[in-house]
Amino acid sequence: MTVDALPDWRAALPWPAPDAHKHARGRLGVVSGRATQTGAARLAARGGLRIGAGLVRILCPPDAAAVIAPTIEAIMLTPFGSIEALFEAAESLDAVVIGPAAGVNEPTQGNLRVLAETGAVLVVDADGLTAFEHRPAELFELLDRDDVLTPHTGEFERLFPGLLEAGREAAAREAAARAGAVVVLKGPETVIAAPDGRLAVNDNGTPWLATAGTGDVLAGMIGGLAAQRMDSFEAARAAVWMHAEAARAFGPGLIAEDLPGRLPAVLASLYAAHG
Ligand SMILES: NC(=O)C1=CN([C@@H]2O[C@H](COP(=O)(O)OP(=O)(O)OC[C@H]3O[C@@H](n4cnc5c(N)ncnc54)[C@H](O)[C@@H]3O)[C@@H](O)[C@H]2O)[C@@H](O)CC1
Ligand SMILES: Nc1ncnc2c1ncn2[C@@H]1O[C@H](COP(=O)(O)OP(=O)(O)O)[C@@H](O)[C@H]1O
Repeated sequence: MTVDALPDWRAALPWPAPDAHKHARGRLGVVSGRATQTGAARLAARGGLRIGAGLVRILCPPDAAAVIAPTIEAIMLTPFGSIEALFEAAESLDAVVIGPAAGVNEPTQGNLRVLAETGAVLVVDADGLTAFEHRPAELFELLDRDDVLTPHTGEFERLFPGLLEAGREAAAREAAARAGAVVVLKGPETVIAAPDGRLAVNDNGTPWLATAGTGDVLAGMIGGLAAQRMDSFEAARAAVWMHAEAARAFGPGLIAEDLPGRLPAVLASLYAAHG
């Protein structure tokens, strides 16, 4: 990879200042599902930590805590038994990922509503999107312009029925306008659209990413950059590119668990070019 070949969001990447401390580098939360559905949140949390968030905390239903606790080290854990407790745990966070294996149900809707009342940037993925399949307007009214939706094609169709007939770029642009948030339409050529009309198509995708859980890692990476106060559209572009670059470097046999460990090499090449 040469400096000339590096994409133009690189100037906006967050690097730690000399006087950085973990809180200053950004605090990311990831909402976990119930005890039998915790892996997706752990993948997202690890992606967020590797991409540079100074502190990552999994927020989980009480029954999941005993499952998650033995599987994490640097990642922190806060169980919540009510939406009030979730608000309290999330109000000091800079960004929160909600959706990976969260459950397609009313608690996920309620959790999203309360997270929208915090100042955190929201990254809404997977079940956080599907939970609003029949009521997308209710999701959109919760969102700020720096929040990010990360649907795959199936999830996009649930929130924006028929829109893909316009083509993926036009569909993503219209979706971002309707949602009033950044939309990351995932696929072989992921399209990233902002509500102000900015649009980018990622060009380094690889089919090695077509394996369960890679989208969860991506949501965590976007959240990790947003927690470091990178503009959400640029954070999404950067994360999508780095995610694919990490997958390309690994190649055959890739599983989602491998992605976070490949990020340091991708970050190092970008850091070297940063000078
Ligand atoms: N390690 C884990 O714990 C993992 C948990 N996951 C979670 O598992 C739950 C169910 O995931 P599923 O993948 O079954 O749910 P999906 O909503 O992704 O899939 C349900 C249906 O949607 C359609 N679909 C899926 N991906 C599509 C695509 N790219 N393009 C077009 N249509 C598509 C297919 O018809 C599929 O049968 C979610 O909560 C998800 O977050 C997954 O993220 C995988 C990893
Ligand atoms: N054929 C492909 N080429 C390039 N990237 C792909 C391909 N298939 C899937 N991906 C990428 O893999 C990720 C899959 O995410 P997602 O569908 O949400 O999976 P999961 O829910 O299992 O995490 C997305 O980033 C998507 O862009």
